[in-house]
Amino acid sequence: LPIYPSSILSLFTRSLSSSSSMAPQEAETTVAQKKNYGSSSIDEAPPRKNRVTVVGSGNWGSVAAKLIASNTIRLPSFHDEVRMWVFEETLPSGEKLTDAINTKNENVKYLPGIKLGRNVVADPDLVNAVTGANMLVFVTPHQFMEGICKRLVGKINGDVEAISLIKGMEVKMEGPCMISTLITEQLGINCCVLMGANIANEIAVEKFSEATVGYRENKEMAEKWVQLFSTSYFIVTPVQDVEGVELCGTLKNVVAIAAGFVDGLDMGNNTKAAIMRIGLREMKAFSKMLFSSVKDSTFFESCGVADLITTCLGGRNRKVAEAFAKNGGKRSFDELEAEMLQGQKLQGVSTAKEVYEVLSHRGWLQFFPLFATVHEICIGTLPPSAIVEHSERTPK
Ligand SMILES: NC(=O)c1ccc[n+]([C@@H]2O[C@H](COP(=O)([O-])OP(=O)(O)OC[C@H]3O[C@@H](n4cnc5c(N)ncnc54)[C@H](O)[C@@H]3O)[C@@H](O)[C@H]2O)c1
Ligand SMILES: O=P(O)(O)OC[C@H](O)CO
Repeated sequence: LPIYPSSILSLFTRSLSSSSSMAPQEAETTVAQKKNYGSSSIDEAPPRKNRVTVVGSGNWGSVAAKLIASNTIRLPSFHDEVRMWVFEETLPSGEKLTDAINTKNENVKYLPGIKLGRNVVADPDLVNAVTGANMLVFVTPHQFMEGICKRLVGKINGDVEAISLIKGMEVKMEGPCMISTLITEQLGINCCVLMGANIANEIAVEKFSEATVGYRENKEMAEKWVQLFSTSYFIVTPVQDVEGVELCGTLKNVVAIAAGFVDGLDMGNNTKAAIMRIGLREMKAFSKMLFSSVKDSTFFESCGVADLITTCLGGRNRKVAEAFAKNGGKRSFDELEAEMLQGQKLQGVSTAKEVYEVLSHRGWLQFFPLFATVHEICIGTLPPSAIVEHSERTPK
């Protein structure tokens, strides 16, 4: 039989799910069957059900809540309800965003037109939203996480498990601090990460994609996260390399800014491919220089090369950087972000600054010309055209 284009992904999905220890969504089983506890004996205490809270409700945060809610409703080990913490704001209509989400079952500002699932409950009170949850999904722009963690100190039990979907890092006096580490250090809880080639608006309409869960030691917990996120159109693979996965997700945003400059200057596909290749090489070198445990194979997972490709083709960092270059660097990223993204936040510009701080502090600037050049263009020290003039000087 001929293989039709539409068959390709389903074949791929089947082969992936059969080789993985965790099957994606079992579509033919009804929710009622899934939620049936009738088979357990009367003297056995029913296992404690997991309660999930999503901390964040932006573009990706809302899609994450939708994915999770589609699974908690069918999996017996989870409470149906998924709480979603909302950084409250008032819409132009005068309505509170939280009320609009709960009334319309839709994040009208950050993910309009997509139903989240009736079991998603928006809550503007951060502490209330996390109370009682034993699985926390952190998904906010990275610059807000330090403040969020501070508000949660002392409010979370040590047996709570967390996962971070946040692409970014903090730079402290002691050096770089990944967001998963920030969560672990501030809240005293374990934290896995989920990263991948995941443009939120595409996953919102259930287009096939993949993601990577990075974990430290607890494979069982990683499998629980995989189960919580996996659907027939969202294939999640666990990898024992939390730093590698998180650094891929973080650093690709800097390369995306470079790709946007190339697009803004109409330099063409070959140049963009060259920038992506140099960027990938710097991502790998930087990750390994920071953490010798980072595995080469991680760069071939969805969180690595696949995310780099999607972000350099269709991400928000790329888009705003393109506009920046088209304007000859005369309009600031802040101004363009506010105008073009309507409240959504870029991660690449601040990450480039954070990476630059690490590079200068450690004396590594000469090894990372692309990363350094992106930051210098963002702050106006160099023109956008410097992206090729300077980045090509990467030492071998
Ligand atoms: N959007 C995507 O396609 C996508 C995909 C994968 C990963 N990510 C990553 O997920 C993370 C979250 O991205 P997103 O797309 O959900 O967010 P977003 O870009 O839509 O950002 C807007 C969110 O930030 C919140 N916010 C604004 N000011 C705040 C404040 N002071 N304190 C706390 N929150 C505030 C807003 O309420 C809103 O929920 C980022 O690290 C991003 O890189 C995004
Ligand atoms: O839109 P961006 O540039 O924030 O990228 C979105 C995702 O990280 C792509 O996986």
